[in-house]
Amino acid sequence: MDAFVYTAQPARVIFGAGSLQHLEREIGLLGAQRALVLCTPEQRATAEAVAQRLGERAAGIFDRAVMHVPLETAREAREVARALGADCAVAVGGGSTTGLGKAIALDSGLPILAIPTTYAGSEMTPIYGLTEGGVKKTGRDTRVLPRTVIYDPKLTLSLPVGLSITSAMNAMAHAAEGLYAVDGNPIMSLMAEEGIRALGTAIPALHANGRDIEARGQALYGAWLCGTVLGHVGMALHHKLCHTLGGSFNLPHAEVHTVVLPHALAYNAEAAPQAMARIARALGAQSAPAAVFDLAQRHGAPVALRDLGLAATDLDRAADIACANPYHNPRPLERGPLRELLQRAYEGTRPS
Ligand SMILES: NC(=O)C1=CN([C@@H]2O[C@H](COP(=O)(O)OP(=O)(O)OC[C@H]3O[C@@H](n4cnc5c(N)ncnc54)[C@H](O)[C@@H]3O)[C@@H](O)[C@H]2O)C=CC1
Ligand SMILES: O=C(O)/C=C\C(=O)CC(=O)O
Repeated sequence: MDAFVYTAQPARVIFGAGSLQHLEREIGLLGAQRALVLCTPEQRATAEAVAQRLGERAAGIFDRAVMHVPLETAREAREVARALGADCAVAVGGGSTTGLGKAIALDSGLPILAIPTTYAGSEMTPIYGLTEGGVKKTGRDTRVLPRTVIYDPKLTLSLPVGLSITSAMNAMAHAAEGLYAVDGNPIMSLMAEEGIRALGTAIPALHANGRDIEARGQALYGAWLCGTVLGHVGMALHHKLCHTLGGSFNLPHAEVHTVVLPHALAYNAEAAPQAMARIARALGAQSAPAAVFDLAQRHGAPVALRDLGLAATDLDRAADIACANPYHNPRPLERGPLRELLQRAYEGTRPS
């Protein structure tokens, strides 16, 4: 076995249908008295239910979380937390809401309790993102890692089926790239393979019935494992391409991950055969790129960048941006093959 370094990221996890009932106890265990509840405008009702459960421990609700954490929103939320005398933040929602909590913690050190309602996995990572003047920057800082995470599948029953599937593919992408990470290790690879297996089981079941609580539990379990992988090891070509497409062309986060993943895997397939074998095994298939493509297409998820609003004329610029700053990838980054990858993703061609 190759030598490796593994630094575990601390997180307390409370998992299970109905586990939201433990919220007040968990706030107490954090040593906090007054929690600011964070949410998107769309999830205000969920945040109100959370605040009600907290009773006197609820300092207030800040309901303006949006995708990619604009700096102005982060500043506003920090000011509200300070003015209300909050000594912790409860982020109930997807990656956008968790991201807002992280922006508050980065500045103030306020502990975060995350209650994820999508499968993005941000609650398990020390990665934060902030957008200023239309440019998103990401960084790593252990201060932003949520201290406690409550995974309650009941809170995901309302997640629309389409978003459930693309969000699950977003999670799967973390695990897939974790399997060929430059700083990967056997523990993360175990989690990655099991995460992909759980999501591969959950996606067809959720497509059949979004109110299947067992499938919701499998999906959230997979999201936890895959988010943990993202938090522990470095990502590569796939995440770089998605950040380029999301950030520079304003394409929707989970959908972009869904479309790009099979093509990024096909690009890396020959350079990372063991990773491909584990992804394929987790999905009960022969070929990892084709299995990932089929999983998306069979369950109604988008498979072509053109259907997400990208113009054919944007492909050259996307290839240039993706090559601009070198980063680790199992196969060297070459503009020609990358441009071809983007063309296939644009058209939605099944990887052979
Ligand atoms: N820092 C990190 O480690 C990570 C950060 N992210 C970031 O997270 C953001 C994307 O997060 P996502 O979770 O994909 O989307 P999101 O948090 O923006 O949620 C998408 C929409 O779904 C709604 N929603 C969420 N859960 C729901 C539920 N259970 N029922 C009904 N509606 C629900 C939200 O209110 C929102 O309108 C991006 O900015 C991305 O960069 C994503 C993954 C990891
Ligand atoms: O961009 C961020 O906020 C940080 C990481 C991610 O979004 C990971 C991903 O691409 O899903």
